[in-house]
Amino acid sequence: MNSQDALLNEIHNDLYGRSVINTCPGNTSDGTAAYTKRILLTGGAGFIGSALVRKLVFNYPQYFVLVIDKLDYCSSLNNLHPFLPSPTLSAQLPRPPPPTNFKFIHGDITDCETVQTAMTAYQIDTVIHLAAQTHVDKSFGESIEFTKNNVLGAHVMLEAARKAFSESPVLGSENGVVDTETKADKIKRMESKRFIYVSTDEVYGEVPFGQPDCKEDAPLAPSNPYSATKAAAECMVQAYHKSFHLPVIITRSNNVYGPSQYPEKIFPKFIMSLLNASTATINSNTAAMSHLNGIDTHGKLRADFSAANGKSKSQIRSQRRTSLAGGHCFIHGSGEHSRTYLYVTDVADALDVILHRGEVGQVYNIGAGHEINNLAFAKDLIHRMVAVPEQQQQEEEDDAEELRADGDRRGLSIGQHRHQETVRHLKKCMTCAERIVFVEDRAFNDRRYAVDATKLLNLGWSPKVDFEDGIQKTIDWYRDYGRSWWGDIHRALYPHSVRLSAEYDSDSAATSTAAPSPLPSQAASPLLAASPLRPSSPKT
Ligand SMILES: O=c1ccn([C@@H]2O[C@H](COP(=O)(O)OP(=O)(O)O[C@H]3O[C@H](CO)[C@@H](O)[C@H](O)[C@H]3O)[C@@H](O)[C@H]2O)c(=O)[nH]1
Repeated sequence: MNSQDALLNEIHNDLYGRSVINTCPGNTSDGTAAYTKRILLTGGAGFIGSALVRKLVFNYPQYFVLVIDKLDYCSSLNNLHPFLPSPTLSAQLPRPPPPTNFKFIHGDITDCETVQTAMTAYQIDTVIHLAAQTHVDKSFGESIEFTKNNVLGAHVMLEAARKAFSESPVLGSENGVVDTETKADKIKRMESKRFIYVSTDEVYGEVPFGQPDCKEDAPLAPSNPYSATKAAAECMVQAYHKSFHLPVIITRSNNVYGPSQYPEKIFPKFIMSLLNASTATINSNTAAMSHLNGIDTHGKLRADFSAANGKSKSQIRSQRRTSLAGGHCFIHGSGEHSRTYLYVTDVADALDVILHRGEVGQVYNIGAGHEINNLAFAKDLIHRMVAVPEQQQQEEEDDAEELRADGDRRGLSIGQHRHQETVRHLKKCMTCAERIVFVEDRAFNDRRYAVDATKLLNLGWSPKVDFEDGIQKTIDWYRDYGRSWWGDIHRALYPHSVRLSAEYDSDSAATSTAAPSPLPSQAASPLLAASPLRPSSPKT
């Protein structure tokens, strides 16, 4: 399937494979009154948010979905392309009109005015709050940003919801405007609203093997700045429930994977890195590649590396650039840390179930995925994506040897050439072990997380996508779109993506030029270039 066909296919079919049909009821004069729910979803241009938006907009045409997203580095309007008018695309491709039960606002959740105005204007009765800084690695270096986005951001959302949900319909009287509702009436009316806060299993802290899975009433013990901000926001959510009767629900999910996740997280990062392997210039033989293990903590070369191997600085830099450009999986620490993965549509399903059947005041774990340690995961991906199995290598060598012998017997040089070519090719194929590079661990790396999701299973949710299927779908998606969805992602692929990017880049401007294929900027992305909603400069 060529890329235009793939795009057309995706416009007509959402991730669930259903046709995109615009069946929403007609708007009334206030724009939203005909809808039975008016949902504000923050972070809707992000990975999980956009999967949930697709689900809600297409499955519930009777609901209105308003997305607020600041379009940070890890989100993309491409995630919302079935909903946005796109002049270039519609000129080129037949496509159904964008659904009318959807609206996008480019805005920041820490901006009280934007949030409050949007909630009032669209008479929001349900908030699903996903917008957050989510990358643990980044939180060690930019923790204040995390507090602003995740704690202040959640507080702004709660306060806006409190006001919007509790405000009475204003009634006229002879003396002016009066609020006739009693406090009890207000509380009762509030009951039909929802504020769903999407948190993480990381708030429980690490759960070593042998310890029981965390139930929802386990104490919170976050161990990195990111999870601390999520736990802090949860406290504020609980406080608004107790103090103001805000009808809140909290969810705590496992690690999530699937198409369109920004490649700073291990799953898409390793996939993109290995996809780059096929085009990276592997300019060394097997023995030289093993020197990549000379890349040390932070990806910096060990001081003794040059002397020990008698290489020039430029040779060393070139090796390091080759490694950063692609073809390797950087393992933090020993790689024994494990994570449990859930496919993104299963998480969207879980949030759907919680929205409709979840009980106010409750916390729900979203879990029961596939657990794997980081090293085993890297090896699995390498075998699926790039490794030439030893047996195949041997067979190729045997075939080449046969050709040579045959050529020699017949006095032809062709067999000799083929043999040399094959040997050259096989030398370039790194083994699985050579593709794995151990780097310094995170400042603190939770060994594993484990949640008990019985409460959610009892609501009727169960995951549908098994790991085998999910991993293949994900690899296929990154093969088709990974290089163009966000623009330049080369920094995301560094061993510690944000913290040390300055260090990598300052060493040699060539680091980025060593990227194996030209990675277009966001503006060059066909969908973004076409969208009138693309911001001139993303807010931070
Ligand atoms: O190049 C890399 C990148 C990551 N890792 C390791 O891979 C594991 C997973 O890391 P990552 O993909 O960044 O996810 P987590 O730190 O587990 O956090 C994710 O999963 C949480 C749910 O558990 C969510 O709350 C977070 O937002 C989300 O980033 C960790 O042990 C990392 O140290 C590596 O070894 N090498």
